[in-house]
Amino acid sequence: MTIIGDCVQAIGALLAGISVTQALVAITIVLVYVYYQLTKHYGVFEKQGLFSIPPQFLFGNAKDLILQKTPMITFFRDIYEKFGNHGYGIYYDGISPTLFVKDPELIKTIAIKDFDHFTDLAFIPEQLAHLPMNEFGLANALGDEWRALKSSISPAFSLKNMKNIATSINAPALDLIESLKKVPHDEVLVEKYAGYFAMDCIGRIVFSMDFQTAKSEGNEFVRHGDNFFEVWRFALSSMLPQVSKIFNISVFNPKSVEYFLKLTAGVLNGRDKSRIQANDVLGLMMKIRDQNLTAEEAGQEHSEDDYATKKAMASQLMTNDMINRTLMQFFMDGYDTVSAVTTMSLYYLATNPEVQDKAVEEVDRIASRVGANITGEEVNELKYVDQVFQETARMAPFAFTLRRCTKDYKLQGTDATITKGMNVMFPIVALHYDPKYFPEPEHFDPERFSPENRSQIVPGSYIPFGLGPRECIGMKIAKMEAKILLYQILRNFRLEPCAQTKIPVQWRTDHFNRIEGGCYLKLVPRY
Ligand code: HEM
Repeated sequence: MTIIGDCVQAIGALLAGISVTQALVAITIVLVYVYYQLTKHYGVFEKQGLFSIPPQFLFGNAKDLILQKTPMITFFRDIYEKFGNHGYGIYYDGISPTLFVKDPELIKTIAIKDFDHFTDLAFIPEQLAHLPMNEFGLANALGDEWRALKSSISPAFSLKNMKNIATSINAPALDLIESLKKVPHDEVLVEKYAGYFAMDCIGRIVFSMDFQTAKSEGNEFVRHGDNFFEVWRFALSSMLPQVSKIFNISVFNPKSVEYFLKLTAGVLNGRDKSRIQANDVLGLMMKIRDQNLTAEEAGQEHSEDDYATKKAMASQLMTNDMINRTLMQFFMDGYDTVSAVTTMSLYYLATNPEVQDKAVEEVDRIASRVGANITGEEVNELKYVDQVFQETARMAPFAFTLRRCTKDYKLQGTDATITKGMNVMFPIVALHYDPKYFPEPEHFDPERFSPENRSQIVPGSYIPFGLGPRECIGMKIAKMEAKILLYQILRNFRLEPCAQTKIPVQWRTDHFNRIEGGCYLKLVPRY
């Protein structure tokens, strides 16, 4: 029974045929009960010796985030600061105590060594996870269901299976260049174009389709993609999941969800009818469903015979509904993220001309051999561009990742036990800006990721894609997309700040890692 459900029942029962005084007493009892429920977790872990920032009623420590007064990136950096030298402690996400982990060693322990206690991602609260409106593929799957699903679908995300992925990504990058050549170059809203590119990549990689987003300067796909995430939905569902449940408020914008589910179902249906076989993500998932994926494609070392049982199990999981919901993951997790990180890499290149010079040198060297036709092999040669990507992912990552404790966990060296159901937060962005791990953190410096310096990065302190078995499944795809886009843009344009470029960055308060007022740059044609 939820707190609000309890209250409604109690009020109904108490008010039936009683005097005013009795009603007032009843209402007081209910209010006290509500207050108790809303505050009962405050102070519990402090008694077990954990540090916390004193919470405010209802908001906990998250008031400025919930009221969208502070950008998410700044907000979590501030909280991290307030923890001082404490390697971990309690952050109150509304009324819920969340273990906030600063210590990279503990992050590794939780994400890898003791993963068994923290198997679930917690972006969607447990009580909302199985509502149809919130139920999607891998990221939202829980416990054993997640384990089975992960091993079944991983082959569909492997670059080895998507043999021509670089070509699939290069086509939208070239479309984008053609669009950019046509627009006035003095003030280009680059995030709009990065979004077109990210959407067209999904079309090619997942469905082998040309969504024509860049060619047509936007379409329904990007409109819905841009509307997926609304900070208030996230904040409400994590702060008061009961309210989200009662009022049927989904974590993601339901119109966008419905739109993309319809789209994926339609394409799957069409493929089934026409019996088309393709080497894209959808094609690989259909192979898993139909038990046609070979042991080698599934990354199995076993013989075909030994692999048969596993293949049958994977096929059982890979229903048409699961295929649709997993493909949704591309729109949900692979659109905004890629669009944001590529936008920000263009921003940092424009505002750091010496870095841009070095990246251009590398790009020109490769371009003198292959021109526009870059393949996977050349992408591997883009070492410095890769460093630019990594440094961008340091400075403009998703602010945090959230795990759920799935088995009580005794926190070593303390009297505290993290109880089943409690959330654990890794403040990704704050770690990335901690001068202890990244000296002069505001300085954009791809040299941090050079072969000589890379080994100095403290494991667990740089986690733009998360860590351990729950690490981002789309990481390699995202990197490939970003590097190919940078290659084509740098071949064709010199990036420069323009009058509307915000220096230094000012983050939006209603989004995760986007610039207030939009990211505008000047694109000077190179030829
Ligand atoms: C620059 C782009 C991206 C960034 C920064 C990013 C970041 C992340 C992060 C931080 C997590 C949580 C990992 C953890 O807690 O350990 C995650 C999980 C995930 N990401 Fe990404 N992501 C990106 C692109 C993509 C793409 C292109 C896809 C394609 C489908 C994708 C699909 C997923 C999925 C399915 C999960 C959940 C994995 C699981 O539950 O096992 N992401 N991502």
